[in-house]
Amino acid sequence: MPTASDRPRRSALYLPASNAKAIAKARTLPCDVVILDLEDAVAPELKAEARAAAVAAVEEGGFGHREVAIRANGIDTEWGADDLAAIAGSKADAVLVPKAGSAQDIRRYGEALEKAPAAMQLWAMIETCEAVFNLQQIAAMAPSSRLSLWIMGTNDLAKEMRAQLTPCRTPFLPFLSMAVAAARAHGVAILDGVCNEFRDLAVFEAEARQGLMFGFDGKSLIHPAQVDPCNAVFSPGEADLAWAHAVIDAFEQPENQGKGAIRVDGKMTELLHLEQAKRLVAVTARIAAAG
Ligand SMILES: CC(C)(COP(=O)(O)OP(=O)(O)OC[C@H]1O[C@@H](n2cnc3c(N)ncnc32)[C@H](O)[C@@H]1OP(=O)(O)O)[C@@H](O)C(=O)NCCC(=O)NCCSC(=O)C[C@H](O)C(=O)O
Ligand SMILES: [Mg+2]
Repeated sequence: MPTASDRPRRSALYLPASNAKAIAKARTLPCDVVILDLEDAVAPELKAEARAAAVAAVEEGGFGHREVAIRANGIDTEWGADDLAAIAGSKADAVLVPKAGSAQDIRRYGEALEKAPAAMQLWAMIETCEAVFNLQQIAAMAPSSRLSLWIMGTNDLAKEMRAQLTPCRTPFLPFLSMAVAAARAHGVAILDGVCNEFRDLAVFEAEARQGLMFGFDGKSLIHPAQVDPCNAVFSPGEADLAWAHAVIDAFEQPENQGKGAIRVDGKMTELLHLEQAKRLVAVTARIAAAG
């Protein structure tokens, strides 16, 4: 069984926890993560009902290999404290908190989850201008808290910045890149934001490929149609695996023992590439094991 930190998270599907049909459907979809949303996808008058439905859904189970997170309303909203108390007492794998802006926010969420099971992870949305300037301090909370994963919230970032969320995502590229670097520096997993164009899978796939290029572990999704293309983009392909095996085989050859740099398929290949190759093979095995 993979540990929390090395589980495949290619595809993380949000759904409003107030939507019973969507919850039932999520149990049948090949996504790696299900996020039962209590925040922006749920109207104020349905918040209490959605909270109860999310807790009941994780109690009932049926999500198989999928990790299940519940996204709470912000701690300072009128629903935040009740959401966090309910999630802390639930069987969710993780609580996802919106609009985390600082290390202090992570501390406050950690205190609110004090009574939660030790295995419950804290996942945070990176989706405010404040967070962009505090990436390093937020990620640095990981070793001393439950924090283990970030999800980019490009809709909220666009709103705060008054930027346009177009398919090329030009205004956000510096932050996406910095967020990946900050997450990697502190061992935090990181997922890309959602693509709102759920009917246009060509736009979706291009955005997912951009996220892969930036180094994200996977992407957050809003519609079942996005799951298969997302898994395909974030799974190592045949050419990647062929390269990985060629590198591993080459370093195992007697003439390459003790060497730090060799030639594989006409390219300089170093021990760091061997590490990348081994990781790729391991990721593929974990995806296969997750079923
Ligand atoms: C986006 C939607 C509102 C579209 O809904 P609709 O037009 O009704 O979709 P379909 O008719 O195509 O649905 C077909 C069937 O699939 C089920 N379905 C739809 N969406 C989901 C889902 N997310 N998970 C599971 N199942 C889903 C429908 O029930 C239909 O089933 P059936 O009738 O049996 O065939 C809708 O897709 C939706 O609500 N999506 C999720 C929205 C959401 O959760 N938003 C919040 C998270 S995104 C966010 O906040 C990002 C971040 O914070 C930021 O700032 O960027
Ligand atoms: Mg948001």
